Amino acid sequence: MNNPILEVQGLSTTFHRGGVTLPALRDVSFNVGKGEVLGLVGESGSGKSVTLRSVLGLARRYGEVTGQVRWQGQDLTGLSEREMRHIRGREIAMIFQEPMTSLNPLLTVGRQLTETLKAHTDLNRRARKDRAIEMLDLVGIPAAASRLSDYPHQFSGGMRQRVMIAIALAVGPQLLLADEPTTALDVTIQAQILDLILKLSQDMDMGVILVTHDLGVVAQTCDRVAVMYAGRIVEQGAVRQVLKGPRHPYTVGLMQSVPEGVAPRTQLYSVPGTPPSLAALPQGCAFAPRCAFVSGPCAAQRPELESVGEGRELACFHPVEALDGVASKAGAHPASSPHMTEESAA
Ligand SMILES: Nc1ncnc2c1ncn2[C@@H]1O[C@H](COP(=O)(O)OP(=O)(O)OP(=O)(O)O)[C@@H](O)[C@H]1O
Repeated sequence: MNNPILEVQGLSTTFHRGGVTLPALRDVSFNVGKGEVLGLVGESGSGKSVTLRSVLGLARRYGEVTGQVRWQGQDLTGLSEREMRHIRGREIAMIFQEPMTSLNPLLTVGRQLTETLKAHTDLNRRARKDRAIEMLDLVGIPAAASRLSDYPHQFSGGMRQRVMIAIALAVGPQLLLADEPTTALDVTIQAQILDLILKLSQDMDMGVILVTHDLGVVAQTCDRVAVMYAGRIVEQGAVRQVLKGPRHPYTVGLMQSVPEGVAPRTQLYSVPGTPPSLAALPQGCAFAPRCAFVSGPCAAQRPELESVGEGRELACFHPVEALDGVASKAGAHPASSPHMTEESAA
């Protein structure tokens, strides 16, 4: 990647709750380039949201954050809250699964847009109003000018999501952190919102980190993907390569859990077991207790994330070789058989 705008190096975030230490992020490193869309995938609790919140300097309010977050060459971890506020919103924006997390139910959307513009730009009142209409128009709100005086509850779920995107992008951030922005929406609206994010990313040359559970979304939307497990990145690389030939047994498992294309009466693979508790992580590879390839070193030693060429990185002592991606679903992988569950089509 040429000149990454965001460089995250050795990011670790630990929470302390009731005398228990919870290492939610452990040594996470990745980059995002200008105009690039990075997908962050992994099971629930793997640390995707904490990664975004740590990058934005929000996690340090209630956790201990170490490592480097370099934004356009500047290390953000040393900045004061005031300095971070300047970057948040103006240079790096974040959107959430539930728009009401960031929309104020008591203010009209026009007011929320113009207030954001007032806080982060030098535009005068007239120009702020024009820009507000332009943004609502850009995200596909019909009759944008007439909707400025509406409150969030007067919009449908999908339209509220668009309003939130309009506000997040109004000041032209260079990076958008999107935390499952479409999970709560129905499939058609989901596709429209993702298309919109992708188009805006291209038009504005804006980097995006997209958190999602959905590998289909990654395939359609992202340039690169980072797969997270128990607070670490276990595999990352170009989407085409990772999804065509996943090499970490966990990535293979995630891909084989995708039901799409599985014919009736075939066996549907699911990743066996459950993720470990953060309070009691195994000493070696956190995936070892669920992994069909596990051997001596896996339990004793943590595999580090290392380059395996072509911009790919992997943290595994037993990388899967030459799996032909989704086509190999159910059965092609020798290690998958013991963990298959019978999906009987009656
Ligand atoms: N403020 C907090 N205090 C204690 N633990 C926390 C806190 N925030 C997150 N965690 C824990 O950190 C881990 C990672 O959480 P995170 O929300 O990043 O997961 P996720 O991958 O985004 O999951 P999901 O897909 O369900 O949103 C979880 O075990 C979560 O319980």
